[in-house]
Amino acid sequence: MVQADLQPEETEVTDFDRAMMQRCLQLARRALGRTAPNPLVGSVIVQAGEIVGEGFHPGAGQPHAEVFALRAAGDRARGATVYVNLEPCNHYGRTPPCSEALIAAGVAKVVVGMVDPNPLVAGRGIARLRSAGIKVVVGVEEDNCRQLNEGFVHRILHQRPFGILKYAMTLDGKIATSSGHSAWVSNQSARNLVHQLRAACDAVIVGGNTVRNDNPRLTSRQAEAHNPLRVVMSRTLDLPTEAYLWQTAEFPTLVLTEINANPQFQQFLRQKNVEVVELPSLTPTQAMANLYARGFSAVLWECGGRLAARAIAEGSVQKILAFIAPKIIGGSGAPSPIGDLGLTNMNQALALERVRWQTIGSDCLVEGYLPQDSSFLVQNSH
Ligand SMILES: Nc1nc(O)c(N)c(N[C@@H]2O[C@H](COP(=O)(O)O)[C@@H](O)[C@H]2O)n1
Ligand SMILES: [Zn+2]
Repeated sequence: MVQADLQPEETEVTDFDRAMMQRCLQLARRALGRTAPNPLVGSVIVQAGEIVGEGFHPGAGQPHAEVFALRAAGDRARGATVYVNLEPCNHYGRTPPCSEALIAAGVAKVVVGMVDPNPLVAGRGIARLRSAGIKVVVGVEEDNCRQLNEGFVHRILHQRPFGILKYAMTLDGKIATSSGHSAWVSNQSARNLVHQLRAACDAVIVGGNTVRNDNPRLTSRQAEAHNPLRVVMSRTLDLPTEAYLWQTAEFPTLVLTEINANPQFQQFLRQKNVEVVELPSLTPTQAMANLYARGFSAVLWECGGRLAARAIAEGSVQKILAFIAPKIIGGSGAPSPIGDLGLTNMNQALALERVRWQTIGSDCLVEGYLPQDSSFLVQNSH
């Protein structure tokens, strides 16, 4: 790929362009949680200032967003401008290249949100369109485009799913009382947001303690919304037989454990249609490798502090969402959201990047990304 091909052409990006790219993102979100390992993509076709076709990618194996938009536009695509939040592909994957479909349709201009990091594409789609005389503008609403597909981008670049750690804590940093009672730290609006977050993820992971203490459902609670694969990591399989997770077989559940752990309980789970996988060693890294092999891009960690600390230490968490409720529990026995990371010096504290916060009712939601280089933590975690 010649770098010059990715340089923006001299052109002014208008408010209309940005609005059309926002529309692409809105269309793309219709398939939230359903496209992995593929990205979320929407496309809009505009002729003489009027939208003549729209489309989104519904899931892997199905046509890409651009193809649906071209189908909707028909002949009106000739001479039109196509908006798409991800560079059009230029390869034969499960579907043929969109670059050729756009060229064949005779479009005049393509406005792209971001370059596709997939090494099979990586600028080749843009170069192919330009070589056919189509004007290409790259990078409109780029930050929003990147955020929508941060799971896909991480999966492609790191061969691991993108890990999001979510927790709700009190103002004094507790996730439950000393007796383990946690219902509820955060308010209803915050919990609704968590349900939406689950709908956007491919899997949600908890540990055995969360199953024992909270008896969670881990579903997205909205009609028509996607539900993530519910994953329990438990070394001992010392889990309650009456847990909701095994009583709601319509939502798939995977239990990850170690070889030969509690064969009786394994049999019970399999009778309940719960998938059980025995791993040689049950670590966040191994869990994420298993989920990567299933084609997953975005994984939500909703676990307790000990597992959260291990997941962070092993690089299985990239983003943190902390709901902070204006409540106080007090005491040293109440658990906190992240266990021991082995840090002894304040200089070692993990400083989140790209931090944002908002209020959700009376709670505060702080979001940020962990620094990429956390390799010293891996040594500390053993
Ligand atoms: N621009 C664009 N629009 C879409 O709707 C897409 N799904 C993609 N995906 C890119 O192509 C790869 C998948 O190809 P197949 O679905 O297997 O043919 C995916 O990895 C992205 O790079 N791009
Ligand atoms: Zn394509």
